[in-house]
Amino acid sequence: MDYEPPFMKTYSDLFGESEQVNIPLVVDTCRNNNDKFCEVPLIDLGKLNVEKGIREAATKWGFFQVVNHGIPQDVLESLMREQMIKVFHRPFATKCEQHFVNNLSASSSSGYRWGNPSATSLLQVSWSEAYHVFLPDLTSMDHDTPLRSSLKCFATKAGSLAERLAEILGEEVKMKSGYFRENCFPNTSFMRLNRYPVCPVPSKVLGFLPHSDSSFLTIVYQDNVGGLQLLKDGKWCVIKPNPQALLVNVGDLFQAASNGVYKSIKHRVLAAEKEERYSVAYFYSPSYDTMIESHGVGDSASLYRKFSFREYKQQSDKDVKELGDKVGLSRFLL
Ligand SMILES: O=C(O)CCC(=O)C(=O)O
Ligand SMILES: [Fe+2]
Repeated sequence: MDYEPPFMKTYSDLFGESEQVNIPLVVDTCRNNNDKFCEVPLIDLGKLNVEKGIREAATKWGFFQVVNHGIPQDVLESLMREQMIKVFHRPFATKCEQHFVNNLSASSSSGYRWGNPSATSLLQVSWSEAYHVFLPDLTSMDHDTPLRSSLKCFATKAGSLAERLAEILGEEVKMKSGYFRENCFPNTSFMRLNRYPVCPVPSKVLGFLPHSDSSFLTIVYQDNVGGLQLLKDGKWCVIKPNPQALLVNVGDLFQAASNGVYKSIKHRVLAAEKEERYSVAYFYSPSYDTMIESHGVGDSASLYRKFSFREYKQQSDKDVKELGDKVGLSRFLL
């Protein structure tokens, strides 16, 4: 298939080495085992008095699912379909040449990635490809295509949902009312379209390496294939796909702004075993100048020093480049 990135060819040397090395990935666990699914809290946003449940989930889990979330099911389904056909099932050469569905300037922060260009061991390989979309770039896409309209609709509705949830969470940790409305705008957030091609060696590599998100909140829609895992009490557990629900997770900025009350949890994705997998993530983020402050409440001192989102991004990008991984919030501890 001419749309497949050359994973096998590129990483074959690393497979050679792996025969001698026992790879310490726990990819064997939980793939099809119902008992190992974790019960991520499910919140019905159509009901009254949901605030307590949302705050508890963000505190104990860092992850929750929402139904009656306001994004029509046909928008989600059409986005998944368009993403497959119009974005990822284009020839590999076209995907590499064009930053997005029509050529974007090189200065744009949107872009295409597959695998990990610098991987020197199987532990560093992500068996996936992704488009990172900086939302202002949507306006330069071809007009009136179903893909553009599903992306725009998803982005707009995910933005309002994120703002609503963020205000509920922010109030509890004494953030200024209106903070999110004043700092997070439709053109400061990101989206990522992810595709996980079927992997011939799914127990040896991951689909997406363990990471936390740098956003305030992330909203994810995943198809029915499954494989997203979160780290809970030191163990990786699978989040069972629910086609009616959106997943919400706390990102690093909210962990800092809540002084560690809400948790930005590490998550990863198993490589796809039998069927390719798709997901779309919306990263609710502020403008680069926004200051993130962590206030201790009562006896507890502030955990993190004050920093701007620009500083956080620059530090993370630098660490990814130099160390292969984002160090994240621990750099900003007091
Ligand atoms: O594919 C998924 O379900 C999650 C992807 C993810 O964690 C991300 O894009 O940051
Ligand atoms: Fe993520």
